[in-house]
Amino acid sequence: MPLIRQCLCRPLQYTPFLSSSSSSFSSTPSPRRLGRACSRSLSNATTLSFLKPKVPPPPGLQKGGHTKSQGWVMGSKNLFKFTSFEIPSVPSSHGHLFHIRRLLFSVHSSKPFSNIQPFPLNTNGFSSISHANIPPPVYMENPTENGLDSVQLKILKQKLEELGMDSEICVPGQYNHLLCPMCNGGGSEERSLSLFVTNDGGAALWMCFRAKCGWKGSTRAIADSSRPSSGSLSQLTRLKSKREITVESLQLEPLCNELVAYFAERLISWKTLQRNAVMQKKSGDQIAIAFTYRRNGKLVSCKYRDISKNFWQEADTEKIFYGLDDIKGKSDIIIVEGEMDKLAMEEAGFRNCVSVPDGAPPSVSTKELPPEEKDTKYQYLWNCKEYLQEASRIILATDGDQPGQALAEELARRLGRERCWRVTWPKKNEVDHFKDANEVLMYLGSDVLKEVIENAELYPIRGLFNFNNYFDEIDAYYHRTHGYEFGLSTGWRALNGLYNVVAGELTIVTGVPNSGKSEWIDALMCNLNESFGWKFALCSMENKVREHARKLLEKHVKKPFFNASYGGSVERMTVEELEQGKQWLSNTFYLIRCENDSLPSITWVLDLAKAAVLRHGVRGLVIDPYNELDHQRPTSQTETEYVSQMLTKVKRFAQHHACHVWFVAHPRQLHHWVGGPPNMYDISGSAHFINKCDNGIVVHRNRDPEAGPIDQVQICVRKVRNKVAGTIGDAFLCYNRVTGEFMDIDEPTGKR
Ligand SMILES: Nc1ncnc2c1ncn2[C@@H]1O[C@H](COP(=O)(O)OP(=O)(O)OP(=O)(O)O)[C@@H](O)[C@H]1O
Repeated sequence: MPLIRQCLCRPLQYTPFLSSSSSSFSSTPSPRRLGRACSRSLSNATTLSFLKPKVPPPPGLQKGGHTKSQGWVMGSKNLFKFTSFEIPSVPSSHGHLFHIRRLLFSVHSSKPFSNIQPFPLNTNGFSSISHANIPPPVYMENPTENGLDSVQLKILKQKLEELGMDSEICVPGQYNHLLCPMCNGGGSEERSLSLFVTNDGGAALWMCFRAKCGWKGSTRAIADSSRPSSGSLSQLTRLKSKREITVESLQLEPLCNELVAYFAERLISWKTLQRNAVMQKKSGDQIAIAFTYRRNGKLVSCKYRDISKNFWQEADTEKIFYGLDDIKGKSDIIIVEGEMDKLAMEEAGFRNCVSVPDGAPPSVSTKELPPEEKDTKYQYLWNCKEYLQEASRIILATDGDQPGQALAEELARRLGRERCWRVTWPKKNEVDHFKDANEVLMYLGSDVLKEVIENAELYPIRGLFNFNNYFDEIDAYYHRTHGYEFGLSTGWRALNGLYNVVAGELTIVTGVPNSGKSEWIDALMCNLNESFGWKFALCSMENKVREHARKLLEKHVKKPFFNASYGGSVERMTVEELEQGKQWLSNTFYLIRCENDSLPSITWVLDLAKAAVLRHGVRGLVIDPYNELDHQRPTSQTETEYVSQMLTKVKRFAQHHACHVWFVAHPRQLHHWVGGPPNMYDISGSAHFINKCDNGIVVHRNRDPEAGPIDQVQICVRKVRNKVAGTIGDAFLCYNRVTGEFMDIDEPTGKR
């Protein structure tokens, strides 16, 4: 049995064909379960009765249109009376005729590369095989026989072999159809690679017409050959002129009854078929659906579809949208991915719909948009641009799969995202969605399809959002689903109302030298680790590793590291405690250190912090202090501009990785300092420190016994951007010099 050219209808012999379940009309699942689309099982289709369309028989089909034994007469010329298009009464052959034999030739032809009968590509997507059926190209001369040409051809063939093509079956001067070395022809192993070799064997170009592959390229036998070749690549493109076609010249016919029934199965009514001038093309007992592409009613191109969903198109015709006349002057238009979807839209009441002629690309191109004349894949858009110019709302109702979404993106790039909308196809089950308009029509009906279009949403524009994009997040925030919406407690009651730690925020900590900034941040990290298991990346340039370890361990073990005067009578931590503490250190902190003498740049620090977030799940980053970073800046940049830019980077990092950043910055030299806490605006470098941070804290301690207890530490919360997390105010903590711990003042004396 010929593969793809199994007839859609065989006028007098369809019973054997239709009774074969594998070749039934039902290439898509029957929707009969839902009781809307068809009332009969296709597997019952051994008699013609099932083929009766659910729509009433066309007016032209009278009772007498039945054969005596088998029901409707097939392919009657009088089936349809199109009002707007001329239908020939007797198909005739003309000069440009698209030879039906070629159209329906089997892929298993024993002479697939003949100039006379090139077989059509058996595409399984929407790819055009525009040149597959064309007569020998007009620009060809007889292949030259001279030596140079044969040498060229030899070299060329070698190059093609290297690319994985079977060059043995390449004949110069014509299109050859091979197995594509990239996709191997997909599941059906079709010969989807169309390879053209110039007459002189000097060059070749190829393209795989499987939509999912689309591999294309060209090569020359001699790379820099300046010798003009007959049938060269440039000629090839130039000489592709558009053909004039008519219904007669293509020998199109009104749809036969079986095809009307086939459409009825898909809930496409005869009325819709008639209005869209859907026809058929017959060759012997083989028939394909012919979708006529028209502009102002005039036939411009024609696309064919066979039972196995193979598509092919008239060669050398202009690429335009299917249904183009339906969007003329319309401000709202719908673009779909296939002719069936265009027809389905009409059933849902939308005539202002067109289908792309070529289906979808496998993925979105990463390249810049090519200029109009080079945008070959989307030529139809440019050919129809005057129809699209007026549209203020373009609904992209392409398929829900990856190529469909890639097509939507490619269209939106060209049409302007701001006037594009997109649809969400309804769910089929827990996991899958319906794929396209025709599926929705078949399974859920026209009302649901209408709803889908009415509920189209604005096509997303990168960087432009609506709050509704964030409703889930807002709901979670409202319900405090995560539990840290108010920020995490620092562990000190005195600070609970003032400062809580929110993931993704930036806290600038300042204070005069020796005020205890680093000590307080260390104590805060210990608390956050103890209460919430947070881990941290530390970029503490001033600290020696061993000293920093000592300070952290003292806070963790709550014992001095040494037996030294600062510990008073308190015993140092034991070796076991040290061992346990070391384990804790390695599980909790990740050190960012510049191992040579150079100063680290902020970008370097943030890159490593990112690695620590991704690799170890750290939730906090400490950069202590700012002035130990490398701050080289271009001469044209002021310090203020530099600080602003640097803090932007830090904030982006914090937000993007939901990591809290504590950034220690020193105040500038205070000339008439009288011992009070400095101001955030006193930070050396720029007012941007206070302007850009989420939280601003000044750590201060009293050094005058006359003025109050000298172990008291003042935590001045000078800025809190997020009122949910705190407010401006001062908290007083008590510093334990022995262990480096900070405690609430009213903590029981024993603990202090
Ligand atoms: N309230 C306090 N009472 C007594 N000593 C304190 C107090 N706070 C911190 N110290 C001590 O002061 C010294 C410096 O502390 P720390 O390094 O935290 O200060 P800093 O503000 O970060 O200093 P710098 O700005 O110089 O880096 C440490 O030896 C620490 O033990």
